[in-house]
Amino acid sequence: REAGLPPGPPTVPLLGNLHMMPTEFAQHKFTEWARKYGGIYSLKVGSGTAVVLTDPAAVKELMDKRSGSTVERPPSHVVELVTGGLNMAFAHYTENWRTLRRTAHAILTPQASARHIPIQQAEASQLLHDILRHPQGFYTHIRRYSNSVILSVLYGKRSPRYETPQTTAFFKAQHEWMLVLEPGATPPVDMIPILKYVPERWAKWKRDCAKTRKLQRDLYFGLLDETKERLRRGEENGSYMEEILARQEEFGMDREITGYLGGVLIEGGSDTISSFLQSLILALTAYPDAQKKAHDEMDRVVGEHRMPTLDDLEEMPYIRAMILETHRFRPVLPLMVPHSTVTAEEFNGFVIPQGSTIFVNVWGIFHDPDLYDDPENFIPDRYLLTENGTKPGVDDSDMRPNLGFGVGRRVCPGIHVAQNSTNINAMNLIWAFNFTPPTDRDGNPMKPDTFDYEKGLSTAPRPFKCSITPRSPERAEIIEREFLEAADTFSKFEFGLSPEDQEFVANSRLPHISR
Ligand code: HEM
Repeated sequence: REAGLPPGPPTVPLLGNLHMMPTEFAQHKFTEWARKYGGIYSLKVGSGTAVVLTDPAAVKELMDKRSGSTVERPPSHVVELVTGGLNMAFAHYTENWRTLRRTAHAILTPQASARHIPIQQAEASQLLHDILRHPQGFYTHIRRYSNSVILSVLYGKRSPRYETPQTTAFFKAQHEWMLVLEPGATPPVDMIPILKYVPERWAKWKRDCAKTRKLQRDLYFGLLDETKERLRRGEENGSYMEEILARQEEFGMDREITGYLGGVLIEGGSDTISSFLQSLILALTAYPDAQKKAHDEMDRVVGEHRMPTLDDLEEMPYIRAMILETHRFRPVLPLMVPHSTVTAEEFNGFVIPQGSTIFVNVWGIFHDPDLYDDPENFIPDRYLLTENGTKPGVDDSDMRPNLGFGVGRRVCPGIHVAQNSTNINAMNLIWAFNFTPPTDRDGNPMKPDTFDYEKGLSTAPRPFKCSITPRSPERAEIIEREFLEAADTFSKFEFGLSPEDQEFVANSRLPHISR
């Protein structure tokens, strides 16, 4: 380890810390090291350097205030091969990234996100309806919901079923994408560049990248062309891509970059929202006392004769706290997306070389016992005591409640769409259902394992067992009615449905048909 670098685990010649780098759930190892080496420490990966930040002051200074220097992403040949440098989330700090980012900001404003609330609410009513009819399928219903919402707001085209072709195509492409991005899935091309020149017939990983690229392009450009075709027919429905197409010249977007902007927004908006909702249900199931408090608040403010609306949230401090606590307890991206430095930086007497990879260990910050009381447990009440949920008396001036949405110039551009969706559904689910764990042979509740998560950059609970029942017959009636009343909103987003989708839509709109 070079002089001046932040401290870190002992290195061995040539490899540095490579031999001890975790290949899954890195946030846990990174947090263990943070408790030992401090809120800023370094890892040597061959001749390269990675810096892990688990200190809110370091995050604020280096990532927010000096974001001009920490805006980069680390090099990745795989990302280049699959996306040609046009996937905003992984793209280098280039003119293309700036164009993508500027356009995303111009369209994903709070005002524009508010215009999409009706379709989000309609989709949320289908989510309740799907869970009411097939509670054991809640895990997949949530995935359909979040994918359909993002397709609707982006391309004006919804997916009534999990098996709707564009949703199936997305999950297939995304699965392949996550596989090639997985550390260890491809040879270390970024460290040993000569490997880039191995011919494709001897390099399965290159064929995998080519396959992923094709799956993504077929979907993203297919959806784009359908939107164009719809516009040509004069069938606008206010989607984001319509706006981009109309303002393409002003934004400096050609066809290629427009296709990839749509793609990254589907990727960014699909499994993140579903991960949040699945974690919320997991926490409600595992923490019945918290669930009871949320139910009580809901009953006080909304009662059982109507469904909640976004305006009700203002009156619900406990449920707002519960939403923040879910982000803290199980952050969707526990290490965010790695950043990298454009220039060398100095901080607290340490040197961070140019080109270092930077991990913001949001998991470690959110589970720091110096900042939070009993951080391993789900306790929404902490956010009633202080704005950041930190222990009373702790200096939290470097924290912010939405830290889980990223830092500096890379902060999540979809935050408004995301928050509308998480807020609507958190309220709906709490209003509608009781969530109870399965019981053992003696009838004792078996608390679900709140650590059983999928590995990867973005995580979600692995499918878990939970019994979901309507809180009252009247609520079940209202869910049925709201879903039927959403048909008008849905119809504006139902284009080119397959025969199976048409049949599903027709059947699901007949009151009580399959009950
Ligand atoms: C609960 C929901 C969500 C969470 C927790 C979340 C969180 C994040 C985080 C942590 C990052 C990385 C920031 C960084 O590198 O500093 C990110 C980036 C990103 N998110 Fe989200 N996100 C969510 C929903 C969405 C939605 C709905 C969209 C699209 C409409 C979206 C689009 C993106 C994009 C395109 C990026 C890459 C930005 C860039 O690198 O310039 N996200 N998000």
